[in-house]
Amino acid sequence: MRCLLVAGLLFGGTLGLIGGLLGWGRFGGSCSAGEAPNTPKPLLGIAPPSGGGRPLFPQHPRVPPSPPHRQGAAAGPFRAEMAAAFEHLGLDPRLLRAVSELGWAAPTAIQAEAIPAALEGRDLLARARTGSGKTAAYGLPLLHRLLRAAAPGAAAQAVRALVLVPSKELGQQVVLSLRRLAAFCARHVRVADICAHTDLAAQKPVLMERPEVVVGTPGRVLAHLEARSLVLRHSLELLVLDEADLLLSFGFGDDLKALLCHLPKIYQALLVSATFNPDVEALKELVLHNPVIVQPQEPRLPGSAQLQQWVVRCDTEEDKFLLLCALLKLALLRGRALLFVGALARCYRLKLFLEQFGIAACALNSELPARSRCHVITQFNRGLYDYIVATDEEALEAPVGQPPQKKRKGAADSKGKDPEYSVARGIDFQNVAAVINFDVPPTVESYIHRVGRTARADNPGTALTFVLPEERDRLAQIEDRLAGGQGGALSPRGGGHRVPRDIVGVSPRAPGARECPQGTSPCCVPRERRVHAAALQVLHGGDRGPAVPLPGERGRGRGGGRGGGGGAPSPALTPSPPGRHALRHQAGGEGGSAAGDQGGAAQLRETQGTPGTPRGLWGGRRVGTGCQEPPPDIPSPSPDVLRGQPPRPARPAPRQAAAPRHRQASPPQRARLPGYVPRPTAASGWRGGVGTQDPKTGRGVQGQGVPPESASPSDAPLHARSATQPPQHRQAQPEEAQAAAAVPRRCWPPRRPHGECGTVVTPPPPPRARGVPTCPLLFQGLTPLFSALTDTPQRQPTAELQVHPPAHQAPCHEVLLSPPCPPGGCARDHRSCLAAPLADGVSPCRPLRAAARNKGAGGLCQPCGGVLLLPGSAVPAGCVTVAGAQGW
Ligand SMILES: Nc1ncnc2c1ncn2[C@@H]1O[C@H](COP(=O)(O)OP(=O)(O)OP(=O)(O)O)[C@@H](O)[C@H]1O
Repeated sequence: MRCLLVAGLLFGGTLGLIGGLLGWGRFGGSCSAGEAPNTPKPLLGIAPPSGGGRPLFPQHPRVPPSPPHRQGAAAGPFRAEMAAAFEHLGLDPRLLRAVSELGWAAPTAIQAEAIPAALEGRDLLARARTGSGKTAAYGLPLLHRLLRAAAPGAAAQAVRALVLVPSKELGQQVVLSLRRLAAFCARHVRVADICAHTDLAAQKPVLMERPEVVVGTPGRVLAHLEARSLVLRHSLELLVLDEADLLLSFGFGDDLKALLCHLPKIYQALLVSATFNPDVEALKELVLHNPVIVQPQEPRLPGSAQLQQWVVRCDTEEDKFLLLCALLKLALLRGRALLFVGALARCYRLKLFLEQFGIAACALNSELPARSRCHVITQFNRGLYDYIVATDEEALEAPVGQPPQKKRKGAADSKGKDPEYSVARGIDFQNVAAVINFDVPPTVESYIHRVGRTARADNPGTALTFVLPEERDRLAQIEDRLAGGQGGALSPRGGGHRVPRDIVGVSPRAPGARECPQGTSPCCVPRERRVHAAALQVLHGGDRGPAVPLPGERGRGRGGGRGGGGGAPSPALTPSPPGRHALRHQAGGEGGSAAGDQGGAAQLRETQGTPGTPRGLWGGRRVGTGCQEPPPDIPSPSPDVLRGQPPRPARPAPRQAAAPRHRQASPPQRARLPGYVPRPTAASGWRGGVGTQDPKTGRGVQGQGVPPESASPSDAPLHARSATQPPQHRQAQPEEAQAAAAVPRRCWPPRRPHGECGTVVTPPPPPRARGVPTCPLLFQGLTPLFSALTDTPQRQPTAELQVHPPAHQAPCHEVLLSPPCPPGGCARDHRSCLAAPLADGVSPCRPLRAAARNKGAGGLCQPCGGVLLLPGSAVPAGCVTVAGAQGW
C-alpha cells in the first residue's frame, strides 16, 4: 500500500515537473508576450480538438474540477428551501451581522442559489434579473472566503480578489456594497476602488497597501498590472466579472485577454449578468472552467404585483413633453423617477423643458466626465434630486433585432463621450418609484435594464413607456421578446410576468373625444391657446425669457438677470446645449430674469391668437366635463377658509363695470411702450430670484429673492398689492369688451353668479381666436393609469390641467390646487395645511400667512408644495392649474 502511495506521488510529481517544463495548462504554463495564457493543451500529448487556430479567448483550465453542471432549475428549489434565511448559508457571522444591519430578511433567489455554490469553490455563471441582489450573491461568498483564509497563520497581505466592472459608476457602487457587507470585518478585508478618474500614480499608494479586494475596469486594472503597481500572479484567489455581457461590448475584450496573462493559474471565477448574449458565452469560454450555471426560474422583470408597466400612446412629440409635465407637476407619479431618452440632445432638451416648469432634474449621459456622473448618482441617492434624465449607454443603442454595436475604446473619446458609461446597467439608484421611457428603448435588453432601475429588491415600482406612432413597431418587438422570445421561463405563463400591455393613450382621437361646438364654448379658446403657446414657448424656444422659478424656490444661481434681452432666445431654451454649458446650467447658473416678464408679454401676444399657429398640443383637451360648465360642487377654499376662520356670507363682488383706478395697458401693449420696465411678477414676490430690469442700462438685474412677507408695498407683487389696493382692472380692448358682452364669463367658485367673480376681468378671446375645431378630452384614455398611479379607485378625472407660462394672470374661474394626497391621507396635504391654525404665526403653511397678509390673494404651501390662487392673483410660471379638481 505504501509502495503504491509513493509510486503515485512520484508519478504525480513527475507529471507536474514535465508539465511545468512543457508549459502545460495548470501544470505551470507561462504566458509569454503575445501568447494567451492557459491555452488548453493536451495532457500526455492528446491533440487539441480544434483545427489548430487559437480561440479568440483562450480557455482557462483550473483545478479543482467542477462537479457536474447544475442548472438553476434543478438546484433552485432545493437551495431556496435550504437557505430560507442567511443563517443557513454558512456565512461568516460578521457577514451575517452586516446583512442583518442592512435589513435583509432573506436571501433573494439568486443569492440562495449562488452563495452555496460559490462557497464550494466552484466557478459560477449567474444570471438573474435586474435588482435581484447579484452584487451580494458574489460579494458575500467572496468576503467569506477572504475571511476564512484571513485566520491566524494565513498568507501575508496581498490582493486576493479582483472584481472587474464595465463602468466607473458601477465600480463605485460595487465598492460601496462590498464595504457595507464587510462593515464588521473592515480591518481584515479592505476594498480598493481603482475605477476612478485619477491618474495611475495617484492610485499607486492605495495598491501599495495591498488591499484584499480590488475593484476596477479591465482597462484600468491592466494598466496597473503593466505598471507593476498591482501584482496578482501569486496572490489572486477570486475573479469576479460583474455585468459580464457589457465587459465585451464596452470594448474590453483585448484588455481582458491581456489581463489574464497576469493572473495565476488557479483561481475561482464568478461571472454575473442580468442578460446573456454571445459576449457572455465568449467570456464564459475565456474565464470559466466547467462552471455551475445558476439561473433562478424567475421572469426577467418583476411581476405585475411589484412592477406596473404602462405604455402611453402619444400622437406627437409635444404630447410626450406635456404629459410628462402634468404627471410630475400633479404628483400623479409620486416619488423619484428616472427618465430615459434616446439621444444625448434629447437628454438636455427634456431637462431644460422640465426646468422651465420648475421641475428640477439633472442630466446623466456619457458626455459628462466620470466624476460628474458619479457625483450625480450620489446626489440622487442622497435625495438631492428627484429626477434624472438619462441616456442609454452606447452599446445598447442598436435597434431591436440587431446585435448591439460594440464600443471601441478610445474611439468615442474623440467625441467627448466616455466609453465606460453605463447608467441603465447595474447602477442601484435608491428608491426609484418610476422609470419613464420617454423614448422607446432600442432593444429588449435596454428595456429590461432601464426598467430594472425601479422595483428593485422587493420594492414596488412603475414603468411608463411613451410611444409615438413611429415607435410602435419597435415596442411591439420588445413586447414580443419579453413575452416569450427568450424561453418559457420568461413568458407570462411561466413566471407570471406581464408584458407592458396596459396601453392607454393621450390621442385626441381617443374614444370619448368630443367636438367642441364652435363659438359656443368661450372657455376653451383662450385656455387652449394659452397652453398651446406655453408649450410652444418651452418646446420650441423663441422670444422668451428664461424660466421663472417656482414658488418656494429662492433665486437660482448667481448669474444675474438677463433682462433687456427679451428678444434673444434664452440659453435655457436652447434645444441642445450639451457639455459644459449644460453643466454650468445644471450647477445653478441661472439668473433671475426680467426677460421673463417680456417673455410673458410675448406669451400673451401669442396666446391671443397668432394666425397659423400650429395646434395639437394638449391645450384644449379637457377632462371629464369637456366644454361644459364646471360641476356645481367644486370645493371652494374661500379666503375665510384660508385664514382658518368660518366662512362668512359672500360679499357682493365688485361690479364688472366699475371703473379701474388707472387705466392700465395690456401686457402686450406695455411691452411695446418705450422705456418699459417690467415689474417683478407675483411669482418673483413669492420666491424671489426673478430679475428686474435696470432702467438706465436696460440690462437685467439679479433678483433679490424677497419673500412675500418681507416685500415692501411698492415692490409688492401683483397678488400682494391686492392686499392694500383695490383690484386693478385691466381695461378691455373694444373688441374684447364686445366679445365679453356677448359671452357670459365663467367664474370660480362656480356657485357665484357669473359676472361677479372677483377682481380681474378675464379678457375673452378676440373673435379671430375662436373656432377651435375640436376640444378633445384630455387624458380621457388615461383614467386607468391615473387611478393606478394615485392608488385611487377608477374614476373619470374631473380636473382640467394647464401648465402656465410666466406672468400669466389667473382668470377668475381658475384655482391652483396642491398635488393629490397620498393614499391613506397625508398630514401635510394642502387641505390640512389650509386648515391649520394661524394663531401662533408659526403655521407651516405659507398660504395661510400669505393669504392673511394679502387678503386672500393666495400663496404657496411650503410643506406640501401646493399652490393656491384666488381669483385675480398672478399665476407663477410653470404652475399647473387644476380647475374643477374634484377630490384631488
Ligand atoms: N436579500 C436581500 N434583501 C433585500 N434587499 C436586498 C437583498 N439583496 C440585495 N438587496 C438590495 O437590492 C438592491 C439591488 O441589489 P443589486 O444592485 O445587487 O442588484 P443587481 O441584481 O446587481 O441589479 P442590476 O442587475 O441592476 O445590477 C440593492 O439596493 C440591495 O441593497
